[in-house]
Amino acid sequence: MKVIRTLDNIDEMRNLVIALGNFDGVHRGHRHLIEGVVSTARKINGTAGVLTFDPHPAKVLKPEASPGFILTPETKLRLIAHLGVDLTILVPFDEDLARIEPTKFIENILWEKLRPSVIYVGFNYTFGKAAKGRPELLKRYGEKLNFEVKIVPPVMIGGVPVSSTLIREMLVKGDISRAKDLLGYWPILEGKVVSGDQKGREIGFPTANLAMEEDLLLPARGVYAAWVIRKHEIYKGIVNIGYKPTFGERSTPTVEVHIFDLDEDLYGQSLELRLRQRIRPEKKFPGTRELAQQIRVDIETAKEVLREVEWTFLPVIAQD
Ligand SMILES: Cc1cc2nc3c(=O)[nH]c(=O)nc-3n(C[C@H](O)[C@H](O)[C@H](O)COP(=O)(O)O)c2cc1C
Ligand SMILES: Nc1ncnc2c1ncn2[C@@H]1O[C@H](COP(=O)(O)OP(=O)(O)OP(=O)(O)O)[C@@H](O)[C@H]1O
Repeated sequence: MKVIRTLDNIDEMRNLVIALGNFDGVHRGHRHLIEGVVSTARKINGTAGVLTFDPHPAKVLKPEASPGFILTPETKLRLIAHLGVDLTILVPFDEDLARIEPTKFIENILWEKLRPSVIYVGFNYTFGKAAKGRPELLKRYGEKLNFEVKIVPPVMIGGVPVSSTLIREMLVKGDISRAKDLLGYWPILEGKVVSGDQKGREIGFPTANLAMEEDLLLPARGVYAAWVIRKHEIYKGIVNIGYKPTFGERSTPTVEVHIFDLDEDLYGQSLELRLRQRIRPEKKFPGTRELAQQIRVDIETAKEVLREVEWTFLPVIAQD
């Protein structure tokens, strides 16, 4: 998949079919929309495209209320590429762009720069100043300018439309199973291994501490059973997300994983965690011995949870 960060000098594209949106999570609703784009593009021998903004508009418009994202930008692109998209355009988003009137967005950006044949948007897509632009406006312009607009009805799961917002709520609650139903894959946490306080070995359970991108959403504090992907290999492990209150509560949360049956120096390596189930909340224990005892029980629980072979998620793998 080609990724470009500008709308200028885009090569003449034949029959561009393009989806518009943020696509944080590349969840089931997003995938349905993008699959429509890819299959239409194939039918008309055209280019399957995705147009999204970078940074995410929420980060520019309300940085203080920015929600924490489900995926890193790189993983979002990997998942989009996996669907067979030919081209993703990351439009640099700034306050000027946020002020553009919806009609100008259509005329000056979509039409002038891209000349699409077909535009796909979801039922709830909004665009332009104050998010006033709605799919119906696009449709009216399409009739005038001669491009087709497909408005995709919501993909519903459990009686509600799938959305990035709802998935974030589930992750914050630690409801991994529901988040997985909405995403269509077990939630991903990824980062490079950095050094911790070196207490893990002392307790008897060495852990790899992951440096996470700042903007990412952390699921509820607690202990999770997880698959761990490292250099195309899959392991099982147990993850703690939290502040380690037993050792004097830290000011920032950490994500650490004890990988079963692996004893290696992992510093500097990239790990991808696939959270499978939250086992318990993080707690303050009276001391190291009590914590170690609990971790032994947690490991048994995690092994039981991960016993099944099924681990449905998109076949994406950590890149080093
Ligand atoms: C499965 C697991 C469960 C954990 N649960 C807790 C907990 O409930 N409370 C706590 O204070 N720390 C908990 N920890 C974190 C340990 O305190 C931490 O691994 C230890 O301090 C080592 O940290 P370090 O790698 O920075 O040296 C847990 C760690 C693991 C691997
Ligand atoms: N459940 C869904 N079914 C079909 N299309 C969807 C669904 N959810 C979002 N879309 C569409 O996918 C595109 C990208 O969605 P976008 O990321 O902007 O919204 P979202 O997933 O609803 O996130 P948020 O909760 O942050 O609004 C948009 O065109 C949107 O309308």
